[in-house]
Amino acid sequence: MLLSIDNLQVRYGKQVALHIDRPFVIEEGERIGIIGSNGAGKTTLVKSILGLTDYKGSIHTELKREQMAVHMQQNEYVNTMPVKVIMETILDTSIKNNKALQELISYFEFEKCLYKRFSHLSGGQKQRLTIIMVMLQNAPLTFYDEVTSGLDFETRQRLMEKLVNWYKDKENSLCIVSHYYEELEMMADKILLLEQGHIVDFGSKEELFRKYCGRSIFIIDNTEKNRALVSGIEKLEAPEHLLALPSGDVESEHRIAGLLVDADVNFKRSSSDIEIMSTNAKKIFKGQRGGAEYEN
Ligand SMILES: Nc1ncnc2c1ncn2[C@@H]1O[C@H](COP(=O)(O)OP(=O)(O)OP(=O)(O)O)[C@@H](O)[C@H]1O
Repeated sequence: MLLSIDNLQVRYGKQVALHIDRPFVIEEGERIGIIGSNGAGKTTLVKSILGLTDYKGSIHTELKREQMAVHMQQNEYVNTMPVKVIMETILDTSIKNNKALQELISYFEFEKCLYKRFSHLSGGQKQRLTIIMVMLQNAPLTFYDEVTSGLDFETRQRLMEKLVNWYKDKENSLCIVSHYYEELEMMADKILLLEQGHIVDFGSKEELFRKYCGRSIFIIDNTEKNRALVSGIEKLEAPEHLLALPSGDVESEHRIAGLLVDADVNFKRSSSDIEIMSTNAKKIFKGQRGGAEYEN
């Protein structure tokens, strides 16, 4: 076990921003995706673990603070300095003599950026600068908080592929906070789902999908024609423009697929959709707590 939280409460004034009242454990080598709506407490959780905010309760870990690395949402550096100087000063090293740093710079194709000023870097290049510095720490536990926010689709995609490949054969534990479900499908093994400061659920992606969606789901457009076609079939909560049809076994999968094929309806079958899984998990959680708003 790398880190465990038994009971944790973070308050900002009167507001309880985070109340973890069930065990949350990070094991060695795990890749945990942390999801939840805006204000759910994701960053607050990361900050508590890193000791960057006051909390009540217990966080047990054998790791020292310097064995945890973090990439926070916002990264600001001195605007007027060349990036090379920023990097070497913060890391207290010289690129010339640091093989691991050279490897990272080349892996992220960052050579040309070294001689630019920070303010002249693009959003994606700024993110790569911080990622390189975070990765150089090679920490047993690393946090990435919204590492691709603000980037366009292609830049996000390329950055995620780089991150996934870098960590593929490595043992570092990762906690990845993201609003992009496809990123977590690529990077995370487990999902921690937070809502209004509480844990909705925590488990492997497969386990949570089975629990809230069944064996698989068929996703089709929410059109009048499609609604009529599947009117007698069970549906899960889904984004407004979609209909999600769950199936619990192979027979029902064949039945639904047959119906859709016969009616010439385009569909996507998924057994890993994190967005629909989390939407349904949140709905059940809120129902158990007696409504959308609950006391912290
Ligand atoms: N320094 C602070 N002072 C006061 N309230 C804060 C502070 N930091 C966070 N909060 C509040 O605590 C709650 C949780 O915030 P947090 O940043 O952890 O959410 P989040 O899940 O990371 O959200 P987002 O997805 O928008 O980044 C929010 O209601 C937020 O307004």
